[in-house]
Amino acid sequence: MKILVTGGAGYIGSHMVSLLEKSGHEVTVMDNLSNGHRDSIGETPFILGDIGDRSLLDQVLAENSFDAVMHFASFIQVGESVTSPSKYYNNNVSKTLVLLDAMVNAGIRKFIFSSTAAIFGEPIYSPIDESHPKSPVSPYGRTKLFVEQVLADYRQAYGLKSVSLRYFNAAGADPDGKNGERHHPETHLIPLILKAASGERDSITVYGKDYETPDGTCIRDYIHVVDLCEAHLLSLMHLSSGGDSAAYNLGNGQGFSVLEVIAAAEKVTQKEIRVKNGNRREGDPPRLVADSRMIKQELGWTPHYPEIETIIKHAWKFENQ
Ligand SMILES: NC(=O)c1ccc[n+]([C@@H]2O[C@H](COP(=O)([O-])OP(=O)(O)OC[C@H]3O[C@@H](n4cnc5c(N)ncnc54)[C@H](O)[C@@H]3O)[C@@H](O)[C@H]2O)c1
Ligand SMILES: O=c1ccn([C@@H]2O[C@H](COP(=O)(O)OP(=O)(O)O[C@H]3O[C@H](CO)[C@H](O)[C@H](O)[C@H]3O)[C@@H](O)[C@H]2O)c(=O)[nH]1
Repeated sequence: MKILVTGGAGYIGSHMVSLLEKSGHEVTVMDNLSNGHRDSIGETPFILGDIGDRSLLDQVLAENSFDAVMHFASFIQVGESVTSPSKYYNNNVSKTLVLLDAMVNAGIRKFIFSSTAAIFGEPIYSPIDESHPKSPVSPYGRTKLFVEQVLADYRQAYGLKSVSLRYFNAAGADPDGKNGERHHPETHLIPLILKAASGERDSITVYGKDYETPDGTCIRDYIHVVDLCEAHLLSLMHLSSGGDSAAYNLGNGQGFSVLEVIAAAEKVTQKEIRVKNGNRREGDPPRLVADSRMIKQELGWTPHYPEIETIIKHAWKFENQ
């Protein structure tokens, strides 16, 4: 199939490009490089452009007969979305609408969307399944929930079918160490811990040790980036074989506290990691763990790298490139 990957120069998008190409698909990336890296996608056809640019989109969609769009392009920092909501509503909502309208206009009816655990807000129960109430507590989470709702309306009115994948904590790297996570600034726990292990940073700060969890630190469900990409591939197959719109939670169903992740990283790297205690970060729920049984049952998704040590090992390999 011919796939347009928006945000394909970013962390998850670039791993997706590589998996799509390995699986025999033809890929074009559109990215404005606001956060991505041109060198993470090698020779893949690349369009430097913004998904909010309707005339560019019309031209690109007219020149290529894409079968589907995978949409990774967005801003991703929960904290920043609280202080700069306009930036998030513009980029993640308004520009996604431009993309969807251009697709409808061009007759493309398959869409795979990067959603997030942040659409659920403070969990009422754990693990979180698809029917858990959706009550985001950040503008970032609201942008993603809004797009999911738009997708339901576009399915109804225009026949545009979509799969929304609600990632919990994406982590890890290409097992061969050639590609990995390069956010600037980096805010995610595992790459920050590994930078403390390598000496690039002096220490890791734990954001809060007074949560109602066994060791007082936040619990998250870390999912390997390649397993996330596999779920996208299965979603693509689902839509191309006539499947209807769907939304799935994606995680390993196992939670690790911040201190447990640091301990696992010390084991993997064989380095002592300096830990500082910091205040809670605003908007961090104490525990986010996914119930991913639905995507396993319906699409046959099976994670290849569920262990936290493997996830950290692959990220460490990339860190040492
Ligand atoms: N990283 C995570 O743990 C996580 C968790 C849940 C959901 N997600 C979602 O997954 C997707 C990818 O996340 P990531 O970690 O790879 O982020 P990333 O920042 O590495 O990648 C996003 C890419 O989109 C591009 N981009 C942003 N706005 C654009 C625009 N208007 N036009 C064109 N390109 C644009 C950026 O340049 C970047 O290359 C995002 O939609 C994010 O919300 C990520
Ligand atoms: O220096 C740090 C960085 C993070 N943490 C803690 O580590 C955990 C994981 O934090 P990340 O920033 O790595 O990930 P988040 O859980 O905050 O965010 C992820 O999940 C969100 C959904 O809840 C969004 O989708 C977001 O894009 C995605 O990165 C949190 O408890 C956080 O407080 C620290 O203690 N110190």
